[in-house]
Amino acid sequence: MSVHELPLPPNVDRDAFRHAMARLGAAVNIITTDGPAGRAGFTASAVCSVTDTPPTLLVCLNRSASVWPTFRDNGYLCVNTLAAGHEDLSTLFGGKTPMDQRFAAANWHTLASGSPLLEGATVSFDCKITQVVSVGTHDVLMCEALALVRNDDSHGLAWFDRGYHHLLRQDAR
Ligand SMILES: NC(=O)C1=CN([C@@H]2O[C@H](COP(=O)(O)OP(=O)(O)OC[C@H]3O[C@@H](n4cnc5c(N)ncnc54)[C@H](O)[C@@H]3O)[C@@H](O)[C@H]2O)C=CC1
Ligand SMILES: Cc1cc2nc3c(=O)[nH]c(=O)nc-3n(C[C@H](O)[C@H](O)[C@H](O)COP(=O)(O)O)c2cc1C
Repeated sequence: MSVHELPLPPNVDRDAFRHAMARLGAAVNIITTDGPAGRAGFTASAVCSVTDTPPTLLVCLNRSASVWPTFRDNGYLCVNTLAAGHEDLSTLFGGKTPMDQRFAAANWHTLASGSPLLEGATVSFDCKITQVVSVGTHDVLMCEALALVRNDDSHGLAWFDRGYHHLLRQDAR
């Protein structure tokens, strides 16, 4: 089928959209926060770079998630990009597990914002939320990076076709 023959919206329903989105491989991240509103963390694949000036990422957070008010009220967060081997941790932060149990499963450090930084993440971005845009069910959080921690030894982890996949670094092949 050529691109010109593709059916036009509104033929795309929620399930068809999700089924299609499952084809977009993405990094898996644990987004954390700690502050006056408390400590919270959740798994997110909807994360990407927005601009390098000022250094900004976006994170999409469902407003129905239990963690949403905590992130909104603290105003700071850390994007911890997961490494190969973090599959169980990702699932734990993927919903329904009490917050203490989620955090007990790994080692954490703290940088400027106070948000928990995951030991062993491939990279962590300690951020301030600078803007929030509501789109449908989600809030798009614009996050300015205040500090970075890179881990140059670990392999990457991707979420693709509803499963985890390891991404080997070039020099390990
Ligand atoms: N952006 C989001 O909010 C995402 C949420 N999830 C959560 O994890 C569950 C399992 O996901 P999958 O195993 O990948 O199967 P799935 O069939 O539920 O989702 C397939 C893909 O659709 C997108 N997606 C899923 N739920 C979405 C939502 N509420 N809003 C926007 N995009 C969404 C994501 O790209 C996801 O990988 C989902 O049902 C959802 O609860 C997963 C990925 C992204
Ligand atoms: C692989 C994966 C990716 C996810 N990506 C997102 C995301 O980008 N945005 C989001 O709001 N929720 C995402 N979720 C779901 C949240 O992690 C989940 O809703 C969150 O842990 C809050 O759950 P709770 O309401 O039970 O506390 C994802 C879950 C998994 C397993």
